[in-house]
Amino acid sequence: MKLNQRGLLIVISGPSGVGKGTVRRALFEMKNHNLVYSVSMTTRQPRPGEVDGKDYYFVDRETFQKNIENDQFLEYAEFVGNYYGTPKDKVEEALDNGKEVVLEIEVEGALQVREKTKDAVFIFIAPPSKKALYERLSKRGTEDKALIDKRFAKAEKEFDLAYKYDYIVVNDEVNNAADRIMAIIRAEHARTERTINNYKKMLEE
Ligand SMILES: Nc1ncnc2c1ncn2[C@@H]1O[C@H](COP(=O)(O)OP(=O)(O)OP(=O)(O)O)[C@@H](O)[C@H]1O
Ligand SMILES: Nc1nc2c(ncn2[C@@H]2O[C@H](COP(=O)(O)O)[C@@H](O)[C@H]2O)c(=O)[nH]1
Repeated sequence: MKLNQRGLLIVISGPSGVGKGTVRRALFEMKNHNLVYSVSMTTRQPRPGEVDGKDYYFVDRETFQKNIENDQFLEYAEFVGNYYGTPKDKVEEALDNGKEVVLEIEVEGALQVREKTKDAVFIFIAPPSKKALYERLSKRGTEDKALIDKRFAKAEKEFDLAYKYDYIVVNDEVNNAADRIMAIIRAEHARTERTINNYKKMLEE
């Protein structure tokens, strides 16, 4: 009997503006990793500099709706007026190829994945304070005040769900947060490998 070592699914989430994207980019710049980023689909308009197929697949609502009807998403959610979803096929393919797949998604979607998937690690990125979160959202300069306030109000509810995650990492400093996440990924990987090796050994006895 051959046991394939499937890759690990890593779900990084947390409130808007906490620095998920910034920390994820720092993570991917590290050496010797086996990570693949899952590009989401969204109905949001691209921000200046965002590239279709790299940052998101930018689609209209009708296309997104068709993807829902065709069961194309691992999870999806509405977030402050737009839809966001994780295309299922690409994630499955990468996991089957032994890759460690990173989803960077909001809390409602993360909890949908939690319901569906056994072998995944859930990391909640938290800000050092609520004040810092508001400042980061404002300083990014990608939303007007009304939208910043909506995202911040949503964050208040998301904090209440942080206990459902396996780990909470405070993004005080980007490289520190990325280091902590890499340590979690390596530890989880080693744990999974041990479990499979123990099982193989048991089969041989
Ligand atoms: N540790 C940090 N200290 C100070 N500023 C930070 C830190 N991490 C990220 N930032 C800044 O905070 C802003 C928000 O970061 P980023 O866009 O990565 O957040 P996000 O969680 O991905 O947001 P969203 O969920 O809305 O996409 C950016 O301007 C970024 O440069
Ligand atoms: N449930 C999902 N949430 C997603 C996905 N891709 C991104 N996101 C999250 O949405 C908010 C807003 O994103 P922004 O780019 O408009 O700032 C943020 O928390 C993202 O992490 C997804 O596929 N599913």
